[in-house]
Amino acid sequence: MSDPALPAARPTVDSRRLTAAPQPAHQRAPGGGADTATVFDIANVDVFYGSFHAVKNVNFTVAKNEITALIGPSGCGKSTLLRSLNRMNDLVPGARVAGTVAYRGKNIYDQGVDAVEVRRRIGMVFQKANPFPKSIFDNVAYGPRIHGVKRSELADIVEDSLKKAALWDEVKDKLKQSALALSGGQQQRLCIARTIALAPEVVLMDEPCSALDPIATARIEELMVDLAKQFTIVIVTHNMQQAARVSDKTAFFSTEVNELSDTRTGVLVEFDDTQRIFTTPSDERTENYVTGRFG
Ligand SMILES: Nc1ncnc2c1ncn2[C@@H]1O[C@H](COP(=O)(O)OP(=O)(O)OP(=O)(O)O)[C@@H](O)[C@H]1O
Repeated sequence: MSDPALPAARPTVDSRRLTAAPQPAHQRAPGGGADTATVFDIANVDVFYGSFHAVKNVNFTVAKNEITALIGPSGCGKSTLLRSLNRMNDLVPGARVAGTVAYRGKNIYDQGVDAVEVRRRIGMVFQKANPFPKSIFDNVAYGPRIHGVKRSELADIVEDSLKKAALWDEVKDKLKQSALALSGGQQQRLCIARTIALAPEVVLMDEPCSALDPIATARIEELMVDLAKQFTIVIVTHNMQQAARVSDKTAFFSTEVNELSDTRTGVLVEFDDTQRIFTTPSDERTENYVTGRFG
């Protein structure tokens, strides 16, 4: 199912297995050997919920095969901005996005762009693992099935996606068992497999580790670094160490008080290489946040 209003989907790339110790993103060779083409160009983006101005005038770009982290104090609009990157905010009553979210040069909010196709190209993994009450196989096959993929191709897609999500070895003998019997960390990797089964180019992750223990978190972090060889990742995280460990670029958001309405609007304070944000940020607000003096 392709949308003529969107540029052609990327070709599928072969799966690569997880390596035991991932190289932190900022230590990988520049661009990781991949081209650094711009995937998103986010320009003058504002997001409103009814009359509430949640996020103001956001501008930054997301490069292919990089991990971009969105950090900042609670309520600064990280999740709101993330949801605006694949039109997930369309599903929130009263939400409105202004400005341009150009994906591969095309504004995803232009008339005629199919939001369902946008969400297939730009998948999303949520804070809390949300497997369907179905078998492991059917969870991963769900998306391809509803997109009309032939029955004969499903088993290969399920295996490939579970391998990419570093879950195959743990579940290959129990694909017919309920996904709800998996551990929290396994369920989150299953949700990642379910997302990548649709061969997206981008995976958005909204605090994917916040409900997991440190071991399961480390596993997902390894996985993210591995997945970035094939996918472009944007992650919201409360965990600054996580942003520092896995991401190439970091966007730091904060809030400004609107005197008249006594509400707070999220603003992008600084966007730069992750290493720079955590060592020599250019804005005092960023420095205060990353050194723990605020937030
Ligand atoms: N569905 C909604 N309707 C109305 N206001 C909303 C909605 N979702 C979020 N908001 C408001 O928008 C602002 C930004 O919220 P958002 O959840 O994007 O921030 P965040 O930085 O991701 O926060 P957290 O780190 O606590 O998850 C907050 O003031 C929040 O109350």
